[in-house]
Amino acid sequence: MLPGLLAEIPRVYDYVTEFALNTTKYKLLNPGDDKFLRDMILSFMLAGRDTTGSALTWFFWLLSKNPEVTTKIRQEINTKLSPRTNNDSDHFSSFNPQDLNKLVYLHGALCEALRLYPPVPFQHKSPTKPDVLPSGHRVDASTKIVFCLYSLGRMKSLWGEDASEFKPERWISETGRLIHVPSFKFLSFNAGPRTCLGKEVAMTQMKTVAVKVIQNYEIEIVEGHKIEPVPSIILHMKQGLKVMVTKRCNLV
Ligand code: HEM
Repeated sequence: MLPGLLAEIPRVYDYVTEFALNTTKYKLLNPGDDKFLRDMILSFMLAGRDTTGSALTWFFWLLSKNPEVTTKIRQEINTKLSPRTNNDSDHFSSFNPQDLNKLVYLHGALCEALRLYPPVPFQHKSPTKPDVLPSGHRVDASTKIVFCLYSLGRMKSLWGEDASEFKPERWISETGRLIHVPSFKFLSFNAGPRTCLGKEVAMTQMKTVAVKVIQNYEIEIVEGHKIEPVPSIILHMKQGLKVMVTKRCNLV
């Protein structure tokens, strides 16, 4: 059964191999079992697809409202990313994935989009035993605590008076390095033991898409298109994002 299952889903082969082989970590769950593997694959697909799609949609909308940020990202790509091809018609068709770590400003812009529009806008948790929250509120083991990541990312007491503004610079130090922001402050990927397992994968995927799109296309929002968030499990745009896409001729 296992080889058949793997053949149908080659793109998740590495995760599956990891689970199937790493029996010490998951031995109580029978990791070689097809049902276990199916459930793991499904949760990776559900957790990883809509979240990244939502993040990129808000990111490109924010870029369209802040063209100076797009210009800075283009400059950063041009100076820090070395294309593997010199063929002009195929500019940046391929680049070294390690080089993505050099794109500090792009990283800041993506974090800023995730802060303002967290793809998972709400979460709920329950304590395993009665507890007292930092606010002084007592909670029972049965209490469901719902918290809103959308609001937390916009709190002036946490992010400053300009909390509602899209400022990639917020994430970059004066020396041009990324500022470390604790995950309990920047909660878009959650924090602690149930933190997002795909955080690094998600950032790499989003940077790759951003580089390709920003370098090769101009994106313009269709005039009059209404942008509204849907308060749901995933922070979709109610009417989606309608855009005009133009191929860039002068790739600088
Ligand atoms: C921008 C993209 C993403 C965001 C904002 C995001 C956010 C989150 C959040 C907030 C949670 C915690 C949910 C909770 O505790 O209720 C979570 C969990 C998880 N994420 Fe992501 N995620 C993203 C992309 C991905 C990707 C690409 C993958 C897989 C490749 C992934 C895999 C997972 C898994 C497996 C969990 C469950 C972890 C656990 O409960 O132990 N995520 N994610």
